[in-house]
Amino acid sequence: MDGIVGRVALVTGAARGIGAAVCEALTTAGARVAAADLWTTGREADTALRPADGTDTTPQPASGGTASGSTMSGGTAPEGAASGGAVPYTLDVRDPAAVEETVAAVERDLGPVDILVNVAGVLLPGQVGETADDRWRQTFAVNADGVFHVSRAVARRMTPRRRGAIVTVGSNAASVPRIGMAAYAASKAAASMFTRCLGLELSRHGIRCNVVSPGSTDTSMLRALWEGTDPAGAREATLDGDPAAFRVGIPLGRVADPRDIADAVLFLVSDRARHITMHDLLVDGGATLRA
Ligand SMILES: NC(=O)C1=CN([C@@H]2O[C@H](COP(=O)(O)OP(=O)(O)OC[C@H]3O[C@@H](n4cnc5c(N)ncnc54)[C@H](O)[C@@H]3O)[C@@H](O)[C@H]2O)C=CC1
Ligand SMILES: O=C(O)c1cccc(O)c1O
Repeated sequence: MDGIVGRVALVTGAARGIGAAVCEALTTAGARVAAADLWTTGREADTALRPADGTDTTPQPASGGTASGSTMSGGTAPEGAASGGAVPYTLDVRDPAAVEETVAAVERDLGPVDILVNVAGVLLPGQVGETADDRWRQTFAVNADGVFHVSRAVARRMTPRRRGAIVTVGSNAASVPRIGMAAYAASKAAASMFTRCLGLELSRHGIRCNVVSPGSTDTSMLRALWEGTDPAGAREATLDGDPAAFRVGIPLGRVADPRDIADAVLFLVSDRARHITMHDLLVDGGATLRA
């Protein structure tokens, strides 16, 4: 695909779900992909990132054993540890120094990053009255600060090269109030506006920045929400207690597959979208616009 073949793409949150689908789509389209995720940083011990039931959902390398070659200092993991031929990098987007090191390592290993896709995100549901400070902070640390850290590190390098495209995966929750998702929705609104402002700053350098805002997408994040593993009743809040009613809320009649989101990302980072910047594209089966 134009603007993708032979280019280096950095994808965060790449281990599973939407991020893994984005890696797959980019690799298939001919990009060389750096797949950044927590993998096994040891940060999985951070209880703030665990679901409230204590289940550890931190992804492990899909194959190729441990990601021990991949460190916070930006080394790469063993070949084949990420799916689709992508090269895995262990990265916690909350850590600005680690982000700098990893972006430098990716450029050293693979070449100049021309495509950045910010996918890493967490959903720590709960109504406002029950939201502890730490859950608010962790939500923003990943969903807002993380997007800032990685975009800044990449944008600084793209700017003198006058070439590149950035897409941030937001959420349709950023534009429609949701019970039990205030911190998450606010963090996604922040990430979206940040990305669009960056797009304005970088437009004179020929660099485009857009947002893809999915609705319900079949990943472990959504399943955790539906399984009601949080104490705050997010399942009921989200689904109104009736999964059928929830589907009625999606005019196209189904929850998205991660590939539905990846295709929109692929378009926006390709040259097909050469005159599109600062856009926030809903990919939610019409859910947000049904009213
Ligand atoms: N699944 C859904 O219905 C929707 C998801 N989204 C967004 O799409 C993105 C991907 O979500 P899913 O694939 O559904 O979730 P997921 O939970 O399956 O995947 C998220 C990935 O981000 C990684 N991650 C989390 N914290 C990180 C950190 N500090 N540093 C690096 N990586 C980190 C996780 O390890 C995981 O691999 C998220 O930003 C999410 O908010 C948006 C709308 C709907
Ligand atoms: O719309 C949703 O169901 C949803 C679920 C989890 C995370 C999100 O961002 C969502 O938009």
